Amino acid sequence: MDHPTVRRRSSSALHTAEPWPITPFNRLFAPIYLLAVLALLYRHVTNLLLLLPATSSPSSFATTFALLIADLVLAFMWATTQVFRMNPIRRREMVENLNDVVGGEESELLPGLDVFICTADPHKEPPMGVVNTALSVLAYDYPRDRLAVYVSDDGGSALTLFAFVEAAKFARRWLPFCERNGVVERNPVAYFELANGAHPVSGEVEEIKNMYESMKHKVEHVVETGKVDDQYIDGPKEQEAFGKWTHHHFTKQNHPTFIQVLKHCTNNDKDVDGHALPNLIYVSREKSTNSPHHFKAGALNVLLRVSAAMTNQPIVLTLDCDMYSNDPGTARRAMCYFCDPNLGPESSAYLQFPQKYRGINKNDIYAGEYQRLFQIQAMGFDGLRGPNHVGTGCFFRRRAFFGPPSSPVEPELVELGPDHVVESESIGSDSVLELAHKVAGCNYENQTDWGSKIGYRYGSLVEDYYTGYRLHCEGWKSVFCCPKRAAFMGDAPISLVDMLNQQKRWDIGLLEVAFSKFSTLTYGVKSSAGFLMGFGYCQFAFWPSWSIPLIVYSFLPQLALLNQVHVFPKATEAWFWLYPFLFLGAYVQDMLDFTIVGGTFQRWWSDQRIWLLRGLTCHLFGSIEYFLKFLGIAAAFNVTSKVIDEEQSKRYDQGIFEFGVHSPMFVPPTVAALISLLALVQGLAVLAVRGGGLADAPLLQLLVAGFGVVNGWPIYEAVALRSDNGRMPVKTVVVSVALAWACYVAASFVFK
Ligand SMILES: O=c1ccn([C@@H]2O[C@H](COP(=O)(O)OP(=O)(O)O[C@H]3O[C@H](CO)[C@@H](O)[C@H](O)[C@H]3O)[C@@H](O)[C@H]2O)c(=O)[nH]1
Ligand SMILES: [Mn+2]
Repeated sequence: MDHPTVRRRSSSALHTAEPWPITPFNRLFAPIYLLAVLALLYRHVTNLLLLLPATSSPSSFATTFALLIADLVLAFMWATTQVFRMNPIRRREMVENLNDVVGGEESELLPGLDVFICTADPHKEPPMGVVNTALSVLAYDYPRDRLAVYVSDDGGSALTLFAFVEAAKFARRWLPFCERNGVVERNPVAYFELANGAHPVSGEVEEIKNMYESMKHKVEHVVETGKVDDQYIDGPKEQEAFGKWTHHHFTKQNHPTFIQVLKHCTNNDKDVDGHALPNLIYVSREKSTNSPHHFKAGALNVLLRVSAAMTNQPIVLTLDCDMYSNDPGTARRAMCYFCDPNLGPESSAYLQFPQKYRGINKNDIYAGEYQRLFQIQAMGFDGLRGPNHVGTGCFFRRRAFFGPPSSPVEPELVELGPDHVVESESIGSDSVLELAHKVAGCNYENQTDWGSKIGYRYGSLVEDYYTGYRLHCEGWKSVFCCPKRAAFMGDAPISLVDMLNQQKRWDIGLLEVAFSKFSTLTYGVKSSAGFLMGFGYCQFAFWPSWSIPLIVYSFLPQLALLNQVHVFPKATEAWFWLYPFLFLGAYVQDMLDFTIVGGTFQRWWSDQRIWLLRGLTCHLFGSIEYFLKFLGIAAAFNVTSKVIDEEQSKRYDQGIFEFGVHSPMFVPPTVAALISLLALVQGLAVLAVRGGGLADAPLLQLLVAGFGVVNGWPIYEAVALRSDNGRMPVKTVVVSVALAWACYVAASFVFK
């Protein structure tokens, strides 16, 4: 087992790493807690053995068995969590020292950067949002001749292309404007929001804002009407481009490759001040209903190849269409690692920034911040071999996509290799365009290593997690970079069902990894990533398994309580104390983790509530769907909507849960909430009538039911106390009441 070492200060002055102050406490607490876990499991096993004789009732055997399984899963998840607590670190970059290492601002030593932005559907991902993301990175503080932005449009939509044609024109003004005025918000919308409030609006700001508004108006009009009007088409070049959509039978699922060089740095594409602009290239890969396209992983692999043909820069930044740059200095910050002469290339295959979101409500009711995933666990992994990849806001060494650090895998065409040098003048040349079209074809990958040994890896709906994991298994390391000012900002779903569907997709993807031949449990722990990393990766791969203990604890103690059956030790028994210790130990430690990285108590509370909710919703449904998929019923990548509904958004800002339309996923938590309430009320009533004090009462069961009720509060409100459009739909309520009743009746037979 490789033991993590505490690195206090890296050898170079470009960055430092500090250990986490509470680590000694966490390391001490782990063995103590482990003893308690073992004691609990011991108790279950001995109880089970006592129940084996044929005379005992099958229901108590089943109850003990269910509790054993639930606690085994909890124990496994707890153990994987310890990986993240062993050696978390926090890094800091000294960007001001970068010039000393690589030379001045426009230094030849700064490596080139290819940025990839993915979009898939102009109706779920408004083109203006994609454009703003692109503008925010085009305007990076980085040598423009070493910056190229590639947009992958899996929607194959003229509407998105139109938005980019307009954006390319706007960029000629926007880039010099930002530079001249030292603008930090280089996403125009973010900038105008700030400019409106803060400073008196100058004439120049007014002017650029009008330009922006007119672009926005045109683009939104085009999106609304669904076609690019002739009045908007400017010149024969555009005519030809948009003509493609009418001439070929162009549909989202079936169309030829379409690549458009919108800005070409070394060509005559200059900004209004006469300076060259970065390259901007629109790519819509070939699609055919007859060949798999591997969703986002496929799109990114196409971009890896198309960009190899055109610019082939050594560093690649991947962004989702909604993740805009919030800090123009980020590219240079990233170079503090990539340009560090003391850090071998294998130590920084990729540099992951956390996902941060704007517009999250005060208490983050849907736990959309993912503090644990994007922050706590990332820092935990960072002290081992580096954070997992989360899909967006990540700088890669292009080389990392081409095999292990010590044994590169050559692509089928030399031109696609990470070391191949391309002439920047030739981007738009016939030969380059021909190659780019060829490698974007939908059958190009047949009989190649793409998706298996090269590029983003196929086989999981969470291509990000899977690819980062495979790179670690190959022996690469990664770096977590978490500056004070968020480097990127994106949109989090503000409707409950969107959020649950998003996570259901993740659940399916994670199970695809868990049960593949590269499973974290069998392959990961033995790979070059090392045991600790492999085991830590299990926490994600088996994420859906939280649903097992959460379902058991949401129903079993409550249903038993309704039948006056005790399933936990009484307050007079010594075993009783194990439960509060295990519960509080885990909860308090979790709360500490959460608040130390800057979360508030209320946000932590929401986070644990959503954790409970996930167990009864997406984890459950995701697992079912995964097994259906296993049987041959395909699961697709359903893109999360980034469109915002006014009324919904208002409720979200007030911290009110959004149910609104019936979803089967709302049923189990509603049933659980009803049963907990019933159990608590009945349990307290029995206690009051019988008297006799707490010593003999099913105290733990009452506490579990009470905990369910406290956490179920938003559900009771949505069922009974609200009248707005986001309340629980009548259909869901009726189905849930019927099911709760059925559970009650069934339990009274079982516990007889
Ligand atoms: O066939 C597809 C499907 C999706 N996308 C793009 O993939 C990105 C992520 O899709 P989204 O619907 O926003 O998914 P999220 O669940 O919000 O994204 C998280 O989870 C994904 C894996 O499921 C990762 O790819 C993302 O980076 C990560 O932010 C978006 O830019 C899409 O345009 C494609 O390019 N092609
Ligand atoms: Mn997203």
